[in-house]
Amino acid sequence: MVRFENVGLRYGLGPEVLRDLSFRIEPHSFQFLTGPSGAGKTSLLRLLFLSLRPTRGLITLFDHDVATLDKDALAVLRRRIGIVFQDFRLLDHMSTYENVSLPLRVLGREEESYRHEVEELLHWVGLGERMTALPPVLSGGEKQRAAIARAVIARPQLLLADEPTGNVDPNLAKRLLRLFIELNKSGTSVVIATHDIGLMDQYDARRLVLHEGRIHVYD
Ligand SMILES: Nc1ncnc2c1ncn2[C@@H]1O[C@H](COP(=O)(O)OP(=O)(O)OP(=O)(O)O)[C@@H](O)[C@H]1O
Repeated sequence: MVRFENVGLRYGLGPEVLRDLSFRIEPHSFQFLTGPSGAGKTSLLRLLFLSLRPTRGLITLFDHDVATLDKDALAVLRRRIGIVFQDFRLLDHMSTYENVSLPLRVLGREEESYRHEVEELLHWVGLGERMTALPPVLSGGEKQRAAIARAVIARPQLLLADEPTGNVDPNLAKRLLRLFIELNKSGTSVVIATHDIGLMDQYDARRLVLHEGRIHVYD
């Protein structure tokens, strides 16, 4: 599904922040991406989401060499990916319900076919009472759960999440982890970037560990 071969990344004229990354993400797989602050987790997720291009090496995503794709082709591939950004990136003028429905609307689905699904998911993540609220009035944890619901609603082939439990209490973190595990069981490959050792200890999964720009894989 994803293949990195000798991938390197630098910002501008700075040092390489990611070096010689070679690894694969298989279909239906689950992995945590971890490493100290500044190790490059967000940068690696941005490479996976095609919002950054590597400065060297080869990235293959869904059987396409990403270097050969134009902007439109990248946008089409991105629809197969769900992402939870560290800063949420909800649309402030749309309600929680509308934000979460957006990926389904982009896919051309009619509201009557998805309304129940969206409401059910919002209840599951504890936002049943906040469906009509606009993001600026949500708490950090509520925004995070809305961002997670938006990322998973269309059952993407690849789910990327950057510190998805950073703003919630341990019980809620457990519940959100269960959501990612269920999604994985229904076929999605999941990559969760986290510092949270307590979270990783709850699920026996592959770990991709970034250290000084290099990746170490623990299957
Ligand atoms: N837009 C940018 N321009 C220049 N340098 C950047 C940029 N984004 C990140 N970096 C640098 O790249 C390195 C990796 O940053 P990144 O945010 O990917 O790490 P991280 O592991 O996600 O960190 P954290 O856990 O603190 O979120 C850091 O040294 C950071 O300063």
